[in-house]
Amino acid sequence: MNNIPYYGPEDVKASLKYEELVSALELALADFSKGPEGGVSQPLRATAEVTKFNGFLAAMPAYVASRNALACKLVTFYPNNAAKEMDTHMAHVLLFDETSGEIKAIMDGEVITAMRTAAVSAIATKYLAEKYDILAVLGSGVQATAHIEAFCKMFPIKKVNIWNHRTGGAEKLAKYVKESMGIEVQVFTDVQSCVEMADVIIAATFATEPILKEYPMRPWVHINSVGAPRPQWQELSAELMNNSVVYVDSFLSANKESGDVIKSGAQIYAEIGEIILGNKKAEITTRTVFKSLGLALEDAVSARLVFDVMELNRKILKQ
Ligand SMILES: NC(=O)c1ccc[n+]([C@@H]2O[C@H](COP(=O)([O-])OP(=O)(O)OC[C@H]3O[C@@H](n4cnc5c(N)ncnc54)[C@H](O)[C@@H]3O)[C@@H](O)[C@H]2O)c1
Ligand SMILES: O=C(O)[C@@H]1CCCCN1
Repeated sequence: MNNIPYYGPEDVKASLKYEELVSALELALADFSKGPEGGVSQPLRATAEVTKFNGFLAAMPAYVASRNALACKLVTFYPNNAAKEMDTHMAHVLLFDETSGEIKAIMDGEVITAMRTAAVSAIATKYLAEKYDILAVLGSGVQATAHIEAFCKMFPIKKVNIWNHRTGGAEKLAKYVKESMGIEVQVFTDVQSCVEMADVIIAATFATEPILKEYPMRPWVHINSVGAPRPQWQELSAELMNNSVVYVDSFLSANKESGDVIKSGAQIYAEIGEIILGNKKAEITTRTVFKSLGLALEDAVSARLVFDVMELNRKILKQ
C-alpha cells in the first residue's frame, strides 16, 4: 500500500465551504430518499456501547454513487469528556476508491461532523421555515457553534438567542458570536424565554430528558433537533413532537435511534429528501420539527469534497 494521505482538521476546514456543502448534501439527501434507484447504499450505523464509561463507538459506512463517494466514519461519543475539557465526539473518515476499494485518504472527522450536520439543518430550514429573524439556540457546544456559523451565513438572521444548561457556556458562545459575526445576541437562563419569539430553533444538546417542551412559541416556528441520538434519550417533549409536523433525515434512523420519535410515538410526515424531491409538500405555516440523527452519506459526500480540493491543491503545487 502506498502512503495514504492524512488530512487534519485545518485541511478539512480550509477545503469545505458551506455553500458547496449545502448543494452537494441537498442532492445526496434527495438521492437517498429515491430508494435503491438513487444510488445511495447506507446501512443503519453499528454502535458498540461502552457502558462502564458512558461511551459509544459507531461505524458509519456509505456509498453515494452520484458523488463517487465511498467512505466510512468511525466516531466515538463520550458525554463525560466535557468535564475533563476533552471533546465529546472524536471522529475519522476513511475514503475509498469506488472502483477498486483501495483506500484514498484518512481525514479528521470532527470538522466534517460539525459542518455537515449544520449544513443539513440549514437545508431543512430552507425548505421548512417561514421567517428567519430570530434564531434560538439551545446548547453552546460544537454543534451549536457550527449551526450559528452556518445559519448566519445562509439566512438573514437579525438576532441570536442562546440558552445552555450551564450559563457560562452560553455567555462564552455569545461573546464569540458578537465579536466574530457582529450579530445581536442575548443569553437566556430559561428555555421558555429563549424560544418564545424565535422563528427558527436549534436544539443541540447532550440532554437525555426533554428540555424543549410545549412552551408558547411562534405558530410558524421551525425546530431543528440534532441531539438525543439514542433510543432512550429525548431532547424534545412528547407533547411538542405530537403537536408538530415531523420531518427526519432517514425513516430508518429515526425509528431505530431517536428517543424523541420512539418515546413520543409521534408520526413522521416525511424525510427531508422527499421534500427536496417535491414528492411531498412542505408544511411551513404550522410548527415543524426536523429530527436529525446524522447520516453516513453526509460524511461520505463531505470527505469526497475535501479529497477533491486537497488533490487539486497538490497538483497545483506540483506544477
Ligand atoms: N444529528 C447529527 O448529525 C449529530 C452530529 C453530531 C452530534 N450530534 C449530537 O448533538 C448533540 C450536541 O453535540 P456537540 O458535538 O455539540 O456536543 P458538545 O459536547 O460540544 O456540546 C454539548 C452541549 O450540550 C450541553 N449539555 C450537556 N449535558 C446536558 C444536559 N443534560 N442537558 C442539556 N444540555 C446539556 C453542554 O453544556 C453543551 O452545550 C449531542 O447529542 C450529539 O450526539 C448530532
Ligand atoms: O452523525 C453523527 O456523526 C453523530 C455521531 C454521534 C451520535 C449522533 N450522530
